[in-house]
Amino acid sequence: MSKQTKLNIGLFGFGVVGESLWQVLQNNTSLNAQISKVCIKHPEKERNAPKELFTANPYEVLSDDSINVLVELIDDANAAYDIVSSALKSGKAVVSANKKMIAEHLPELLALQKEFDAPFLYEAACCASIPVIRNLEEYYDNDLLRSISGIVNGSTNYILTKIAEEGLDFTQALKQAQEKGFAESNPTLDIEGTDALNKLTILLVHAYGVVSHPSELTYTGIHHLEEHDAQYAREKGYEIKLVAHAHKLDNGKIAAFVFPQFLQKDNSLFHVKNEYNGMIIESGLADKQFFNGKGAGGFPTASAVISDLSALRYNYRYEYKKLYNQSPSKLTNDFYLRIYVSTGPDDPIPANFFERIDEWSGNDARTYVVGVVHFSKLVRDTWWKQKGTSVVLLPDAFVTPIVKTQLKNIEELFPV
Ligand SMILES: NC(=O)C1=CN([C@@H]2O[C@H](COP(=O)(O)OP(=O)(O)OC[C@H]3O[C@@H](n4cnc5c(N)ncnc54)[C@H](OP(=O)(O)O)[C@@H]3O)[C@@H](O)[C@H]2O)C=CC1
Ligand SMILES: N[C@@H](CC=O)C(=O)O
Repeated sequence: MSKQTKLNIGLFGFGVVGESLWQVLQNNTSLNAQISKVCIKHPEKERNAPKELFTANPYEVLSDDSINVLVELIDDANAAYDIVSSALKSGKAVVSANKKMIAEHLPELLALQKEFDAPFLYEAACCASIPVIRNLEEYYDNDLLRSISGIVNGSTNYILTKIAEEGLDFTQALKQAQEKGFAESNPTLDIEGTDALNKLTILLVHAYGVVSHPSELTYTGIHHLEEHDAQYAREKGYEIKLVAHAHKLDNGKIAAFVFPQFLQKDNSLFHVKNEYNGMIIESGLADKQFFNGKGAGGFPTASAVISDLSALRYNYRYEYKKLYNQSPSKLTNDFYLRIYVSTGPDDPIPANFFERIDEWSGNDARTYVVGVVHFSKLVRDTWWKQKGTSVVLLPDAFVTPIVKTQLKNIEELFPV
């Protein structure tokens, strides 16, 4: 695409993000871009844009040869995959924000980009306004990338902030996140951690060349956190945040997961509030770098879409350097984490779950244990995912190697 070519955009979706994009482009002349058709699902809805712009027939957009860029901003991952793959096959450039669709179809989308040589950009899909994908792809190319850890979901961060700072209950805080356009149309994706997991899946390919499916990664959200967990955090001076991690271990393999985590003041993520996201990128030569910005909402997300549209002008596309030009890393479950587990009286922690126990407390209503667990046990077991049980990472979660001589046995602590 030449710098002079007008971007003639076919837009799918006119919700929180789609409408924001439309509004921004109404007042932007420097991009030389216009939205010429918008495909939506419910033609009967009132829209804040001229009626003739809209269609409910996707083929009106997909088969229009004058449309050279397709922007996909819908909330249905299956339909989005059909739309995006069809557009790539016809050689259109595609911009998307749909992390669920991208994470669930990474191998197919990589293959389509190769076969049809069409650009596919999706900066808005991870951390909305923070340019994290392009930085991982370009800047951290030949540096030793040790880890990425971040708050990548704005809604859960908003909910946790409102509960901790304004005393809102979970339902009220979630309702606000929905009203402000931060939450997914199915908000269980946010609160159960799936949205963060989808983003981590995407980040893994740009950070380490790991092509995975979200179902391969272990995660949980904030839905099982209880007042006892918040109280533990307050007593220790911690904040609880939902954090996605990908760490390169000494053997070169990658530990990747999403869990709530207790954070101390000295961690930059501690200070990330409301719908903001934060990402710490740690590299061998530069040490820690911190990115902070709005991670949800119409205009912050539209800003990343605009940046992708602008990048199409200079023929930018992801090269997937770590995957194609370097040796891609592999995932591993062979490492230890220091975690806090809190359970009710009817849900005992299985014997031998912990390798080492550092702290515990129990009464008739609740027991919590802080200790070291081999990650493979979290992957294999499902008991900790039930309602009434919460698992939270400690601030310095990675523990290697484990000192076996300090082991305490859980049966000694809680004799039956
Ligand atoms: N909101 C945010 O902060 C962020 C959202 N995203 C992602 O951006 C995308 C859009 O999110 P958001 O704007 O919040 O979602 P909304 O729920 O606000 O809007 C969804 C839009 O998609 C349309 N739609 C649904 N299915 C179809 C279909 N099959 N064909 C055509 N249109 C369809 C709906 O049409 P209709 O209006 O007729 O119902 C609606 O206009 C999602 O993938 C989301 O994960 C990414 C980053 C941040
Ligand atoms: N629902 C998502 C929207 C942005 O990706 C979030 O809350 O982060």
